[in-house]
Amino acid sequence: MADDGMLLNFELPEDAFATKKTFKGGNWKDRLTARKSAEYGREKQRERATFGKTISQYGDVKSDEEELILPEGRPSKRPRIAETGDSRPSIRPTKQKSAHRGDELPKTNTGEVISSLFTSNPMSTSEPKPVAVEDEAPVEPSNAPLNDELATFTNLGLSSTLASHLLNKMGLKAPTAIQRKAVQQLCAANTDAFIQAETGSGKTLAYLLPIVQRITQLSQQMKDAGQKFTRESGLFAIVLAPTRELSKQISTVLEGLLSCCHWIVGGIVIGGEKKQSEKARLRKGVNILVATPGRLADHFNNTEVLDVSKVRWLVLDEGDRLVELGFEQDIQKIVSVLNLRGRKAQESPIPGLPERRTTVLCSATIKADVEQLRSIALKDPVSIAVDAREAAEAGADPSIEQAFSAPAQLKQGYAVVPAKQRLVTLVAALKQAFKRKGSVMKCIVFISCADSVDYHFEVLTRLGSSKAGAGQDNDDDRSGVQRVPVAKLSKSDKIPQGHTISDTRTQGLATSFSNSDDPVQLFRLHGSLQQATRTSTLKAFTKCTEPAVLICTDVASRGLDLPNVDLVIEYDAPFSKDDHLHRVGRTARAGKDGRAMIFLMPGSEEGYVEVLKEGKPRNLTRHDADELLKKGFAPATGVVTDSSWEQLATNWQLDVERWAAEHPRHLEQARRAYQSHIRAYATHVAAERSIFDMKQMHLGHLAKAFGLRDKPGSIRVPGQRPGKDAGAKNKAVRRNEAVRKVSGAKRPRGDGDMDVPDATDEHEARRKMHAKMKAMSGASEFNLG
Ligand SMILES: Nc1ncnc2c1ncn2[C@@H]1O[C@H](COP(=O)(O)OP(=O)(O)OP(=O)(O)O)[C@@H](O)[C@H]1O
Repeated sequence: MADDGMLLNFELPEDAFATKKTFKGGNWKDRLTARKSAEYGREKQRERATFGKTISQYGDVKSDEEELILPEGRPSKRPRIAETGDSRPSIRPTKQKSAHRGDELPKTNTGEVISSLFTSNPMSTSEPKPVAVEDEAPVEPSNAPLNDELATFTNLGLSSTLASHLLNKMGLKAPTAIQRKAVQQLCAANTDAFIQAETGSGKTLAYLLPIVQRITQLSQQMKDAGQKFTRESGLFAIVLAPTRELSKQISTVLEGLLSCCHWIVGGIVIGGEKKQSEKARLRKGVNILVATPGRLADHFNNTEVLDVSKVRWLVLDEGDRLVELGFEQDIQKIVSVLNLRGRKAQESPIPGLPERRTTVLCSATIKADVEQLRSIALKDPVSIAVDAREAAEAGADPSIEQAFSAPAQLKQGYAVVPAKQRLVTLVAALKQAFKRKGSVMKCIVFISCADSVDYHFEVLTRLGSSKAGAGQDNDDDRSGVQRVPVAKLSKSDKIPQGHTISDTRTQGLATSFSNSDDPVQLFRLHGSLQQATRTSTLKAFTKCTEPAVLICTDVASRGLDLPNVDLVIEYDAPFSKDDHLHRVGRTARAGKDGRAMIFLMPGSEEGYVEVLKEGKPRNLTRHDADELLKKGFAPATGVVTDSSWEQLATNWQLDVERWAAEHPRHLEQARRAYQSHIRAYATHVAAERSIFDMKQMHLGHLAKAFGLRDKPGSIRVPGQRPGKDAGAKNKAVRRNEAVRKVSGAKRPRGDGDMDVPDATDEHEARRKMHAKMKAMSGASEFNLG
């Protein structure tokens, strides 16, 4: 029988489980426990019936007697009750099933659960209307170049060569606000500084321009003194950044600048290539070096030719990220080596070489927690801050935690999407975004972990299930783009622990929301990919002339300047609000427009709206899943009825579920993604754990968003250990076992089998995840030097 033709949503009559059962057999303890359990079960059922909850997760009810054995009544994971004006709880009516709607979905003959997308979804707890009226008046961009006539690079004190190079070769007419402040300050004084400004406000040039200007002056002074400035004259500046990608980007901007003063040589050491070739480059001599901290500290130990005695500028880009990733030790080491060896330079001074070193800390989000870094690396720093709305109010004191905001022109929104509908709503949002040609050119979708990125890449580039009349794998190239084929695995193949399905295919046609006539390219990126793959993927995404979507982890959230990104979707919420600002800051850069939308589940996650508001967004629009699904799945022609878009959305979801179920490789990948997602979910910062609360998570519904029909209890969630509450759970299991013993009934399905991490497990999972992330940050996720 087809797996999607049976009814599943039963409305229970209030007295459905009222029949009293006499227990026989076993000893008195078993009988007593069985009776208590049955009473407990009846009570729970009464509660459910009262609240109108369907029992879709429990499968089909056979008889009162059999159904005396109910799953242990775990409280519903999220509130299903909304407060009404008359102070009585109002219940969202369960959608009625109807023959035409495809949402009355049964169990398969293997006992898997196929629940409907449109029933049993928790209700939103917040106002179903925009929290802020969208400001129709055009908003002045807050990170754009200045448009006042006097704001020119020449007026800032840059040489005419450099200023005309910026204008004519780099197409930059005027400085941004942070560039004006930083260039004026750092060209005139040798004091340490904090540079704080919104994402996309041009901070890279804000610190590079004064360094290049000062070194150009130095070269002139040497020339005047009859000395020749060469690459061997000395290393004068070091820029440290937390990731290889960011280091490369900074190095590219530097190369662009230095092409107008070719006698100054830049270099980069970031690991990922043989240390010998890096050493050879250092031996030849560089004047400005971009590096990751780990790799530079390594060269300090092992590369004798590296003379740092003349270093007079040290920049710590994304300073707060360097702290988060635990780089204090490397930085401390670098700073003390610079201090020690810097004294040597005074013996052989270069004309014009400043006596003291200037250290600059730079980020869009610098807070009190960089105090540590400040004490290691900075002395009496001045603050160079531009945050149009907040910095002034806060007095721009970096020791005060400031509420930094996203660019003013960025249109922000949030989508309230029930767990079950997450995947299909993501597809609807992407379909909608790329529907009108040219409205969105590039989009970035942030996902919490690498396994989930890999899985979603496969889902969104798949050719459909065999029932949909297509092949199982999307290894053939319908899109005409160059792709490395995935190694064919047999049905019995298992993915080795810790390996992703394919480390090579990172680009494909997004078959889920485009076609070869109107293609959208899909890319994936995360820290577990080989460095060469990461680099080429970013390059391909950047250069892609067709509309494109990058699905990635936070590896792409900091500092990366990817052109033409119009839309950022935070499919999984960020791990902290700073991460949110950096993620959404990949769009609306340098005065351009941009949109961002975050997915939140109804219930406690809606509390995140208050966190979003702290960033004082000019626009914060609410979207609901139904609205997005309707827009995304509305048939191209004909009248749009409930049934048409719901049917299409349901069909899409069912196809993913079949596709996942049909092939062991896909199933394995889906389960792995689901597990990793849960582990990542447990690692939100302490302040936000009541919002992203594992205990409120409906694991069964979440599994559906991964195309899984498994009962959550049968998907092992890593990081779980029997703890105190698990003991209580075991007691419940024992109680049910006792019931079964006397009644001979089968093991129930449903919520009772759901494996929700208890407090102890959650703590353990979080601890492990943090440890893992820290370890990863030094190696795979960020591939630091
Ligand atoms: N004066 C300018 N005029 C026009 N565009 C500029 C100017 N300065 C920088 N840009 C452009 O702005 C974009 C953002 O610059 P940059 O990456 O330095 O921003 P950022 O402030 O470091 O952002 P983030 O905080 O995300 O790292 C780049 O594409 C850059 O070329």
